[in-house]
Amino acid sequence: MPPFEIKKDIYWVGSIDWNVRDFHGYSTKRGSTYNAYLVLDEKITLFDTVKKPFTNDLIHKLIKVLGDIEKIDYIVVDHVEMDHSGALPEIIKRAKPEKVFCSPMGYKALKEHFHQEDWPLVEVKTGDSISIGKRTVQFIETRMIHWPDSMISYIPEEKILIAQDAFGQHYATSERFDDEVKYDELMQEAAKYYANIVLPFSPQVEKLLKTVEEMNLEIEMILPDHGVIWRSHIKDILEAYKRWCTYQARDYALVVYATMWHSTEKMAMAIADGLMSEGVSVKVMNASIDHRSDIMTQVLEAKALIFGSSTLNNNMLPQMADVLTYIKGLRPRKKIGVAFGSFGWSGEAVKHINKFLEEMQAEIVHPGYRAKFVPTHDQLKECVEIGKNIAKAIKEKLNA
Ligand SMILES: Cc1cc2nc3c(=O)[nH]c(=O)nc-3n(C[C@H](O)[C@H](O)[C@H](O)COP(=O)(O)O)c2cc1C
Repeated sequence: MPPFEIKKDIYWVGSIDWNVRDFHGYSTKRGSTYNAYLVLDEKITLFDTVKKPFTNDLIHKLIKVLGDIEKIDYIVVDHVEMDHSGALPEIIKRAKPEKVFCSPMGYKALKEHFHQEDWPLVEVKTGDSISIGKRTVQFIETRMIHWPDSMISYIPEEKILIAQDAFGQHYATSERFDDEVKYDELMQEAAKYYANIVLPFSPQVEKLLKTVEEMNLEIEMILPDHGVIWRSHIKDILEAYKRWCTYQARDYALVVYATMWHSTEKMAMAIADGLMSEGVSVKVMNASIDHRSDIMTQVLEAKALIFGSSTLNNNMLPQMADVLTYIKGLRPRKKIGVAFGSFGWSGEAVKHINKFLEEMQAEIVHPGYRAKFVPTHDQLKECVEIGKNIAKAIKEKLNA
């Protein structure tokens, strides 16, 4: 795709990665984009770059807009992660910029990644701004959203917020704006991105949203580093972020299980039946089939997490341990939790799952249900009852 003029003299010069399917363990079924933005002003300024294999693509786009890459005066590094900085060494070599702006943590991280002592790095902090001619760039550090170095850049004259990874989506499309793609698909990818990347930093997101509100920033466009640009659905994505960062849930339960001979699966289905019979929506996922990042997307707005595994060698099944390790690291909060599983003789899986639920600070509303080998009719009836009781707890505690 050629460079794309977003607004007069402001270009998207990023790359579309149609083929990426695994982004450090996140299943990017719809590919991704690495967005870089070029602003033509007295000081020609490039915001972020692209992943290293796309360096030539960026160079071609810059040449197309500028004729000569050396015309770039400033580079702003909003986020040091390699998908946005991989092309930086080559661009700095060719552009010979006067200054490369980054946060104080970015200053350290750039050195720790590229080990270059002669780059013209300039640290900027929250509240600092620079003039690039007719336009100003204001910086706001966004530490741990989602890296220590992360910051966002605001151009008041254009009412544009360059948001690095915040509000991003792993979503490869030929379209560049939110109103040009399918709304449901877009919000699904934005939710998946939040669940899998941003969720652990929800307290910081809450603070940032408050700061942005207090600063009364007028925002006509949000330019993230992945996916499409927000211009028509800004209110929707801000409201979604507000919901997600405060762990608001829906009356909906997620059952995730792992099984060898289908006993735990039978229990999972019976618990789901109990939930459904009380009018609560349920999603049942199998840890051997569903990707951990898709499971995580369902965790985001679930009020109850119901995890099941049979016991294998005194532990839960490894595919369940994988999923739970991943979920725990993303720090979901304010959930109801229940563990269950079949076993043969010692039955430790439920105890281990409960430990994960405790670490997620879940409210455990049942001590955990075990059935020896193949569950009997009565045991499955008990599972249905457990499902019904979880449904009642969901209704009681939903966003209480
Ligand atoms: C290789 C293997 C190891 C097992 N290890 C244990 C164990 O350590 N403790 C236990 O209680 N059951 C153990 N079991 C028994 C299973 O937990 C039991 O068969 C259970 O009903 C399987 O449920 P599932 O069909 O949901 O996988 C083991 C089974 C297999 C095949």
